[in-house]
Amino acid sequence: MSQISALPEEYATPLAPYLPLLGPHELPHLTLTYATSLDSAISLSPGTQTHLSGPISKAMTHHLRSFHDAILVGVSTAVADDPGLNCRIEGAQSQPIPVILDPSGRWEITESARVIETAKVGNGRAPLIIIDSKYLDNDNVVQRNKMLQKYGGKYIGLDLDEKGRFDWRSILLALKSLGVESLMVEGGATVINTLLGTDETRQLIGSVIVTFAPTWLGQGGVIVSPKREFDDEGKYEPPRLKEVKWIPMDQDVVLCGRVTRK
Ligand SMILES: NC(=O)C1=CN([C@@H]2O[C@H](COP(=O)(O)OP(=O)(O)OC[C@H]3O[C@@H](n4cnc5c(N)ncnc54)[C@H](O)[C@@H]3O)[C@@H](O)[C@H]2O)C=CC1
Ligand SMILES: Nc1nc(O)c(N)c(N[C@@H]2O[C@H](COP(=O)(O)O)[C@@H](O)[C@H]2O)n1
Repeated sequence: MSQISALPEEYATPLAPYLPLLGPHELPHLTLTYATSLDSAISLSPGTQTHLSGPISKAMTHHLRSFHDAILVGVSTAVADDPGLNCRIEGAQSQPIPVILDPSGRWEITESARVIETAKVGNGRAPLIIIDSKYLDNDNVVQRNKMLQKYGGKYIGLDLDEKGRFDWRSILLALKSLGVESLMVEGGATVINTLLGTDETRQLIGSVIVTFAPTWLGQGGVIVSPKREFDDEGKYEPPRLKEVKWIPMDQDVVLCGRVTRK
């Protein structure tokens, strides 16, 4: 995996107010960050990885990774991208822990997964994989857990809520109990849409940092667009960012903001 140059000061300075504040806090600081096309697509189709960020906004993502204790993605991203989820800036002082939401143990992670390869050579950390507690005793999961533990990773069991999902607060509390004070949520769309889907979950977001790439991916792409949450009177109040800043990064533009509270 090639190294990435440090983010130049002219871009790092305006980004600084959106970085996690030093804790401890009740819950880890959650940064929601991803790269999107102009038609709100984060990849061309489910199961494919699409490079949207240019060199500077990519360096920005790695700069963010260097300020977070952990990076979270959904299992479909792990399967589609086989991501490294490490910080590849030369001389990085610390590495974030990859966290994967994999309720049914779908990811058949092996020693040759990129997250494990990076952990083996000390350029990254082995993942924490969050699974429905009922699968913790499954033979395949037990075997994979042994392999993960060799490199410092493991499966964590959590119970699903009535919608068949992990509750975001429980995810944050579980990570906090393992010493995680800051979490970057990178995607994919299902993860982002559920996090943005209700006022309650939006309250958990400390900052939003989105890279806009100057392209349209067209119909059939994987789209960020949360479900509307209607109030008791059937009204929908679209969530909006405050403290907004747009930072041009070569051909891309990076939007920073915080979610407004009702
Ligand atoms: N451009 C960008 O910045 C990024 C693009 N991607 C792209 O996104 C695509 C994948 O996105 P999606 O298909 O939407 O999948 P996803 O990566 O969001 O994973 C979805 C799966 O994660 C699990 N999951 C998500 N939220 C959960 C919750 N709260 N509780 C329990 N389980 C949960 C479920 O098993 C769900 O089916 C890939 O093509 C990937 O390349 C992914 C990350 C960033
Ligand atoms: N910031 C950003 N820009 C893009 O163009 C992307 N495709 C992504 N994808 C996310 O980054 C992960 C890949 O990480 P590694 O380079 O393998 O460490 C991928 O899984 C998505 O979470 N992000």
